[in-house]
Amino acid sequence: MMWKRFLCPLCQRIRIITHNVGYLAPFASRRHASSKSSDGQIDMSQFPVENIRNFSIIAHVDHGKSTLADRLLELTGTISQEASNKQVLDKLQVERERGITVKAQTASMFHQYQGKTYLLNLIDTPGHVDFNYEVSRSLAACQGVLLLVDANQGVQAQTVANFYLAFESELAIIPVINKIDLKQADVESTEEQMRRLFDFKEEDFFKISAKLGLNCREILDAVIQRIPPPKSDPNQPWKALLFDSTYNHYRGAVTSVAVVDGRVRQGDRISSAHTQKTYEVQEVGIMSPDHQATQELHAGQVGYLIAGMKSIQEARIGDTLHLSNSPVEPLPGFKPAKPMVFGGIFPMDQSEYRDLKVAVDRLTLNDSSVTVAKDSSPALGLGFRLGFLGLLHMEVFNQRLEQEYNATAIVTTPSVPCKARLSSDKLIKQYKTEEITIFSPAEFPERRDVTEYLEPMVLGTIITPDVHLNRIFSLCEAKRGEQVDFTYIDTSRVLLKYKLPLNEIVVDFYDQLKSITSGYASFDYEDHSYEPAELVKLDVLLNGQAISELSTIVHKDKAYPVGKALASKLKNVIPRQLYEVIIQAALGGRVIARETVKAYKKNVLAKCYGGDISRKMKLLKRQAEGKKRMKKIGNVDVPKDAFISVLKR
Ligand SMILES: Nc1nc2c(ncn2[C@@H]2O[C@H](COP(=O)(O)OP(=O)(O)OP(=O)(O)O)[C@@H](O)[C@H]2O)c(=O)[nH]1
Repeated sequence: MMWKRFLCPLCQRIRIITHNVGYLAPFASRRHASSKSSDGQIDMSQFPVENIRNFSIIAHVDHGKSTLADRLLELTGTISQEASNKQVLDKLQVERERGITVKAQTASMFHQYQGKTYLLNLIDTPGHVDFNYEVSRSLAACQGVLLLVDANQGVQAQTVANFYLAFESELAIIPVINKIDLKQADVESTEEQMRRLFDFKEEDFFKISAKLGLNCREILDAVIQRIPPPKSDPNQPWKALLFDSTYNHYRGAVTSVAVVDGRVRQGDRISSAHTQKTYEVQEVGIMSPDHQATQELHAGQVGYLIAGMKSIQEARIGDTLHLSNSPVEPLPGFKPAKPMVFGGIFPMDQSEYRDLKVAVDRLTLNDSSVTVAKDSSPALGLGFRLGFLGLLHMEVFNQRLEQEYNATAIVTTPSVPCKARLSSDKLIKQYKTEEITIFSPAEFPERRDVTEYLEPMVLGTIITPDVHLNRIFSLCEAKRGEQVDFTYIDTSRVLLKYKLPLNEIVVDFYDQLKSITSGYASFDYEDHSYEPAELVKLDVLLNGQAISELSTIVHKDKAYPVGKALASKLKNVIPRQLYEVIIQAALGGRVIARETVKAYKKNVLAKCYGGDISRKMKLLKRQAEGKKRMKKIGNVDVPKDAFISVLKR
């Protein structure tokens, strides 16, 4: 094990850390000797409200949030400077594999400024639009943000969206231009764009390289100078906002809390304003960046709290916690997330339904933007209908279910919720309303029973160098878009706004936009209500049997190309089987596309003559494992990933 020494900013003593486990446990008691209570924990009472700053780093995807978070944690001695600590706040396996942040993470650090020690709570947020709910929730625990922009790419669509999130929450915003070390960095025009769009002044800017650590120390001072302390009152009864939760197998919900007023400590009896249930606090502490128990959490501080909450219903994000004997006015909480894409999720085998339910419950505790309702399907049995903020969100959720909860599930073809105005008296009576929302193609009413269908629209923002404009115009037209704004944000970059049907952009619009602009355009969207549209249901049949889980709702003008593409994709994902598989796409009973998967008898032991039984067992085992990832629908084995993959390019 390798050790490293450095000067601790809190106690001004030499501290020792290891490369891979952070602080070395046997030496832990030496840390902050001056600031610790008798049991060796950090004494949180030494940080009055005026010495606390709570802030987030917000930016477009890949502009360097997690890298800057690393530098700030290193500069304050919270983590070591070794390679093992790269992007320490991206803790999930899915984040490391995909190289993106999907979950906001909190880290507390200590910084010396003008002779005083400040407690800085940093929240690193995701950049991708599908995880925007994480950003808006994190901002509720902050008084300021660092708005980071990559000097090579300039202002991008999520920069604009995130700026307005912070601006509307009345937070202090510090503009930071990052990656100034890059040869292609255009610091001047990035600054011009930010000044023009967001009205910053020349003296507001920090120009840094988060990768090299250039000018990063100044940011710590600026956080103290420019971001106000929380508006908290230590003399009021304890009240805290529950802004995040994770599930721990042994301890139940580990909640992230922003303490608004008062103080909480281990053993206190607390209550949830939402459920009225009471609990005894088992542990409180800060994330630095891992859990570090403390004796108390005080007004203005951000930390974690464990109180034996067992389920998602108990640890509701946005809830207000208070001392049981001092009821308080609940905090406003959060606007519920608005799911944009729905997908069914089913166990591979019905005997795994309960396990899947537990896994979905625990993961939704950590990802409260997912909505859950029970669902059932003729082919797949009992399952759930989940609402996601986008397709990437749906894929990440599915991957996390597998990686973190060991739950293998089938996710059906994603769909966006359309509406239908009913004309049939029978249906109006059945639904007890004249306008219904259709969450899955199975619920799609016949044309003769409706006066009109409506589809969800979004207002999309595209920022692009102007050389790509013509190709973007063609793409948006092909996606039935309508341009509503066109503004130059500097001499060569344009901000476009388009009204677009959500159904057209949800699957591959972003990939196409990236590909036609060589990655230079960025895209963000917000909800823009519903508009009438001529929609049809495209059925998919396997060997003559309609498979509702594969059917999809499309605009009538798109039915033929989508049907053809669906059939040919399915041909590529359905493996050859003992008999021929006929794939058909049909519109109102009329077949519009057809493909065939030829029969193929795979005897894995065919070439395995004679003797070696262990080799035979191995081959059979491998074949059985392949089958496990298949679902028999009708008489056809369909790979579990077929439902999402047929929609992708
Ligand atoms: N040259 C250079 N590269 C940087 C700098 N800062 C970050 N990067 C690189 O940019 C890439 C993205 O950095 P991240 O820190 O993961 O970006 P992010 O904003 O956290 O990404 P998301 O969370 O996925 O939105 C990584 O390859 C970093 O090494 C910098 O100052 N200079």
